[in-house]
Amino acid sequence: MKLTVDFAIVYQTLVSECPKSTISGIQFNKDFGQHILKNPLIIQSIVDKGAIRPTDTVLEIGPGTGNMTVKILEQAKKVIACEIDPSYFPSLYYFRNLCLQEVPTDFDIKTLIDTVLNEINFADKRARTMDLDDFVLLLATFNKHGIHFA
Ligand SMILES: C[S@@+](CC[C@H](N)C(=O)[O-])C[C@H]1O[C@@H](n2cnc3c(N)ncnc32)[C@H](O)[C@@H]1O
Repeated sequence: MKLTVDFAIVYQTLVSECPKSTISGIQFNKDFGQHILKNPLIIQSIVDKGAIRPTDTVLEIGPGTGNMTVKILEQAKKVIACEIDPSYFPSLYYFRNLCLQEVPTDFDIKTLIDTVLNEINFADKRARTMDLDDFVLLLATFNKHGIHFA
């Protein structure tokens, strides 16, 4: 079963906060371990070692300017890249055409699941089986809170 969390109710688009003029002059922040791979052959060899399949969704931590992200995208179905430093967002958006979404710093999956279970009074229930009505109610409540199962 696949679980996806929909940030639609809590994220905001960052595009308006990413003027194109801020692309140039990025300073490397050593606190975030920043350096950028420039040699395309090295980038390609790293990506190839991942043996990515066309059906894969890849989680990339720290895309920086997105130079590796676009290479991963050539092989994967989808890339979800998490970048902590906003100074890279303009590059990711304007140069790489990537869609930006903000994950709220206070996002907490455990609290969200507790909220769902408490809302329908399932928090204290323990069962090996569940009747169809309860199952549909549970799924619908997860969906309402932006958590989807497929
Ligand atoms: C060494 S750079 C690699 C950049 C790019 N992937 C490349 O190969 O050229 C590390 C990247 O990870 C980001 N980073 C560091 N800590 C992070 C964190 N906790 N979450 C997300 N990104 C992070 C940095 O801002 C930086 O963009």
